[in-house]
Formats: sequence, C-alpha cells, structure tokens
Amino acid sequence: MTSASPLELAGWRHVYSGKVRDLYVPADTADDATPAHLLVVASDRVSAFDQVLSPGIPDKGVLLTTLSLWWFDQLSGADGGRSVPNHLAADHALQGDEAKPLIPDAVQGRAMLVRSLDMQPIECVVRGYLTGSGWAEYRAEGTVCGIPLPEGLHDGDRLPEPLYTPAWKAPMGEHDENITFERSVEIVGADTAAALRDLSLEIYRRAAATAEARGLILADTKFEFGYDAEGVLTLADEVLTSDSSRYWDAEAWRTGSTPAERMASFDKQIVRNWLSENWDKQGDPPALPAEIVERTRDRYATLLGLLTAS
Ligand SMILES: Nc1ncnc(-c2cnn(Cc3cccc(F)c3)c2)c1Cl
Repeated sequence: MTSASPLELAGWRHVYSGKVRDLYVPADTADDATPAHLLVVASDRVSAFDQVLSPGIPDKGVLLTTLSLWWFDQLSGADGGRSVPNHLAADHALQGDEAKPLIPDAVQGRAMLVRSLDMQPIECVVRGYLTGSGWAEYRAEGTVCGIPLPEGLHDGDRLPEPLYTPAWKAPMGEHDENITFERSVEIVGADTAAALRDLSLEIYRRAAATAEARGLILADTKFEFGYDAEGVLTLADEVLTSDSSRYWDAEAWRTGSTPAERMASFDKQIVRNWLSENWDKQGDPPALPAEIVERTRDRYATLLGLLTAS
C-alpha cells in the first residue's frame, strides 16, 4: 500500500508524516494540547537519497513494526540485560490484546500505540563499523564526526570500539547535522547528553551481541529518546529496524573480498544500488522494478526471521 495522503483512522487525527511513517493523535485532542498517547504508523513506503520511492514494498510496515516490537521486548529484559524504559503504551507491549481495540483495523500490525514524550532533538547514532557517511568522512579527513581513527581502515571494517556520533535533529524535513558530543551538551545539557550517549552505547552493544548470535552484524543504528511524565529518559521512535540500522550477513562479511560482497545488506542497500545505476539524481526517481521490490521485501522478511526465530 502506498498512498500520497495518509489514511483516515477512526478515533485518530493525522498530525505529521515523515517519509515512510505517519503520526496521529487521538481525534479529541485539542490543537494546543499534548495527548498522553500517540499512534506511530509505519507505511510500506521506502525512501532513499531523500526521495520517497514508488511502488511501496508490500508488508514493509508490518515487517519493520514487528521487528521494532521484538527489539523493545529484547531490551525490556528478554535478552538478559536490564530493562530499558521504552515509549510503548503499557497496554501495548507486543501488541497485547488489550491494545488491539485502540489500534484501527486498517493499521493493525504496522502501528505502535506509544506514550507521548518530551523528545530530545538528538539523533543518537552508534557506529560499530565504518561505512556510509562515516566512511566518506574518514577517506577525506581520517576522522568520523571529528573523532580521529587509526589509518588504513577500509569500507566495511569493524571499528576498534563502537562510536557514538550524535546528530542534531534539524526541523522536519531538513538534514540532520553531525555534531560533537560537546555540542550535544550545549543543546540538551551535560546530564542528558551523557545519558543519551551511555544508553545508546549500551543498547548498541546488547543488540550487536544478539544479532551476532544469529549470524548478523549490526553495523550501525540510530536511536531517539524522550523524557516521560516522570522524567525518565525513554527509548522512543522505531528501534533497530532496517530503516534505522544497517545489518549485514556475518559470514559474507568475514569471507567477502570486496566491500560489496562483505556488506551483504538486509536493509535498503538493494534499492540504493539500483537507484545509483538507474537515476542521475535529477528530477523524479524512476519507479522500482518488480524484481527490486520483491528482493527488498525478501530481505526484510529474512532479517526478521533470522532475528526472531527463537
Ligand atoms: N513517543 C513519542 N513521543 C513524542 N513524539 C514522538 C515522535 C514525534 N515525531 N517522531 C518521529 C516520527 C515518528 C513516526 C511518524 C512520524 F511522521 C514521525 C516521533 C514519539 Cl515517538
């Protein structure tokens, strides 16, 4: 399903659309009021190079929401670690039966009922491996987000330590801006900046270990946090999905000889690669061929299966 205008959902009012997700408040929310709950709806839309592409990827919204809910459960203690507070509405953990009536049928399986938080304007990026924009900066300056790295690293190499590389969440629709940790202190204060960094590194390490045990590399990911009504810093948004993270096949990474072979992705790299070869970045991007749509859907479904198969 790919629709230009967001769905009308009984009992909910649409307030914002990102490239691939839509946000709703309860329909009876006054314009200037902050509701207790929000509905985060994941569409089947896929974006790359800042473009929303068509057609959508069938079941993408369900596959990525299912993955987010599984990770929220892992980080609530199912992986053996301490429970990380998250924004899921109490009656919503893993789409419990109590929550189903609150989520419209039209978006069952691809919506999360969440507590509304005081969101912090920091994209908390953690990189365990060198690729993407980090690799580009490293080649140019030998650093990632201003952090100096050893010489001689290649695209796809594992970093000596996972790096916390925050970005300042620009106003809706603009590019996030990579910042130093010190700059994040100026933006959100020292205590919150340190808590965002420590939480992000802890969650990355736990998730990377869980992925590794299932034959997957979590190369990098990004988190968002907000304060709840009790002042607890809470993990929000989507978490550890193919849209917010890069996942690679560990065996391919270990044995591959070229970056393309090593970084056999489970995210939208198939779409990015096809677009790079079939679009000059001018004007509207071409529609994705059925084969690319199907291969991308298959990667999302395979990733979910590899991670959640008990
Ligand atoms: N728990 C929360 N409390 C307050 N605000 C948010 C919040 C606001 N924006 N976003 C990003 C986003 C999520 C989905 C669809 C979009 F269009 C945009 C998340 C959340 Cl998740």
